[in-house]
Amino acid sequence: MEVAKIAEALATVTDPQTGQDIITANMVLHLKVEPPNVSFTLQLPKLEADYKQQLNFACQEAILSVYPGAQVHVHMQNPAATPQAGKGGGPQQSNPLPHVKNIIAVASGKGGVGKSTVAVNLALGLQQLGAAVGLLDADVYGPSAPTMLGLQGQKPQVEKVYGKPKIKPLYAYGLPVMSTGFIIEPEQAVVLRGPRLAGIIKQFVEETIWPPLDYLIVDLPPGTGDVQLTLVQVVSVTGAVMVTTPQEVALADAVKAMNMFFLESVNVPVLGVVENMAYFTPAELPDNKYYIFGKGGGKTLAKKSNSMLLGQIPLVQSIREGGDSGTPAVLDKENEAVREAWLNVARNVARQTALRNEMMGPTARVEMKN
Ligand SMILES: Nc1ncnc2c1ncn2[C@@H]1O[C@H](COP(=O)(O)OP(=O)(O)OP(=O)(O)O)[C@@H](O)[C@H]1O
Repeated sequence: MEVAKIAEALATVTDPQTGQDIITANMVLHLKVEPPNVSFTLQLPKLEADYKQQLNFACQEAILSVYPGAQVHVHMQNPAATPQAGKGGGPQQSNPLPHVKNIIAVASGKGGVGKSTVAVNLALGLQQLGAAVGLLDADVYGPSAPTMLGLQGQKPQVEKVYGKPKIKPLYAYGLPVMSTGFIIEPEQAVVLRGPRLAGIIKQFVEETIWPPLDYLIVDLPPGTGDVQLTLVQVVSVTGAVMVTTPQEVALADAVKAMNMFFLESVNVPVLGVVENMAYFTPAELPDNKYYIFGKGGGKTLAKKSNSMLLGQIPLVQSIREGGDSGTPAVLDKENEAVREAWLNVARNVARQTALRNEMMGPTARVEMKN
């Protein structure tokens, strides 16, 4: 019996959660071959009976196809259910996205401040810095990612993995994207009641075949509501990025939205604030800054949340045009100043996330109440 042959056989087994084979996903540990016995530990993101059974069966079948006389012993283990998972993870909480290192929620107090623009440019900015990034547009009432990324009218495919339907994300500029806009019309979303909406968001998070990611950026609807509450129940949100415009009115709403993350039961750290439309710069006078909406909103919000101002983004025509045409401004090499403003935000988010992870354990998911 050869270890390499057994590993090769196990590489044909796909994890239904990620769509990746279990060898590439580093799920197989302590592989031991003492003929006729083959034993190993399989690290699983969850310990649900049918999921365990499917994988156990697939592993047995794969090994028996090369060594029909083998006695296969699979020990299943969930790393998130061990104490090493960190103080926040808690011993009982399983992690539905173990291959996603950081989940960053992008939030705002009210609509129209540029939250989706920030989510899209932040995702692509982090990708430009070399990270593996995905985007989940959970703004059910006004999904913008399809238009901003040139994916409008496209539908993600559903693929059966071990008999269970899974959604394949669409790709734009190498970025895996899922948007509620691919599946439901905003008019339909408005009439959805809490539990149904929660079910949809849960499905989007758990049943999408996300590849291994450093960051999953989640574009939330404005304000506080069922989508926000569902997200913090379904996954461990690493941190929130608040988006505001400089004026006072936007600020009051932003504080309300931010306070939801600070609730003792939710407890998601705020990584910082992006001040969008901070100043106006005419295309013909790129060095001039006009503070038409006032000044300082971003800084004030950052102070209130004990976090930092992650960046100030100017109000410029090219950002809107980029959003409308499906070519986000962070990719526009013709407009270096704007591109650099977005990359600066991405750098600061990466830095604040790393700092947060150094100082704190994973955020505990909010327990669902029946
Ligand atoms: N800095 C900017 N300069 C110019 N236009 C911008 C800027 N930021 C956003 N916009 C434009 O403003 C409009 C609203 O932006 P966006 O959809 O990102 O806001 P939002 O906060 O996500 O709104 P909602 O939650 O209601 O969808 C879009 O047309 C977008 O292109």
